[in-house]
Order: sequence, then C-alpha cells, then structure tokens
Amino acid sequence: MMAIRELKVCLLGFHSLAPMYYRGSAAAVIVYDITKQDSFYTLKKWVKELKEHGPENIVMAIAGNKCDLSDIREVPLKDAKEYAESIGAIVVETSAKNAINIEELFQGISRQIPPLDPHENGNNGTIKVEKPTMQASRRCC
Ligand SMILES: Nc1nc2c(ncn2[C@@H]2O[C@H](COP(=O)(O)OP(=O)(O)OP(=O)(O)O)[C@@H](O)[C@H]2O)c(=O)[nH]1
Repeated sequence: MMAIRELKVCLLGFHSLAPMYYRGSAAAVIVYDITKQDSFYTLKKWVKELKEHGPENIVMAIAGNKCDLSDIREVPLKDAKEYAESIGAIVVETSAKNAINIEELFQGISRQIPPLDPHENGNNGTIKVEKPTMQASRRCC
C-alpha cells in the first residue's frame, strides 16, 4: 500500500505545455510514443525545459506509451532506460489502451517523492493529476 499525499503531478504529453502546468508540481510524467522516434526526441526537449524552468527536485517519470504496439516499435527500451538513468528519472513502458503499467508508474513516482509533513500540508492522501487542456496543447517544438 502506498503512502499517498496531496500532490500535484503534471502529465507532459507529445504536445507543448505552458509552465503553469508544471509550476508547483512534485512530479512530471513525460510521455513518448514507443512507435515514434520523433516523440522520444521531443521528450528530451521537455526534460530540458523542466530542468531549466521546472521546480527544483521535481521527480521526472518517463512513460513509453503504446507498449501494446511493440511489434512496430521505433524506440528500444534500452535507449529509454539509458536516457532515464542519465537524468535520474523513472522509466516505464505503458499502454494507456490496455491499462498496462499505469499503476506501477504512479507507484514509482510516489516512492520517489519525499514525505511531506502532514500537519503542514493538509495531507488528505490524494494525488492531483493535471494535463494541459486542448488550448494549451499546441505543438511548439
Ligand atoms: N495502441 C495504442 N494506442 C494508443 C495508446 N494510447 C493512446 N493511443 C491512441 O493514440 C491516439 C492518440 O492518443 P491521444 O490520447 O490523443 O494522445 P496525443 O497525446 O494526442 O498523441 P498523438 O496524437 O499520438 O501525438 C489515439 O488514437 C489513441 O487511441 C496506447 O497505449 N496504445
């Protein structure tokens, strides 16, 4: 059983995001598509953005989505693991379609986030997940 607190976790997808989505976040999930090499390059831009402008000590988790399509994979898991290790991020291959490794992803994140003082932070045992709205999700790079 995880110890989960009131946390803000932002989900960074294949599209652009405004800093308002990661400001104040304890963790960021950066998603790429294992069947599209370009999405892996884009992921690296998000990591750079987070490192330069994101909260200090933000937990970064990389989700290689569409693992149900591994027969048409373009990004080897080895590449993702090596990159994740180089930046100190969690990496998990997921399938949003088949609900594979989604729980594992968030469990991994919860293990990385340092505990808050429940008296100071109004701990109510929840994680708040934010994703950019359509308006903010225009491709920028
Ligand atoms: N096979 C498969 N398809 C998926 C998965 N996740 C999303 N999709 C499909 O991929 C397409 C894009 O999904 P969206 O949720 O719109 O994702 P997006 O961030 O807009 O991604 P892109 O349009 O691919 O850049 C949709 O047709 C989804 O049904 C997955 O895990 N497996």
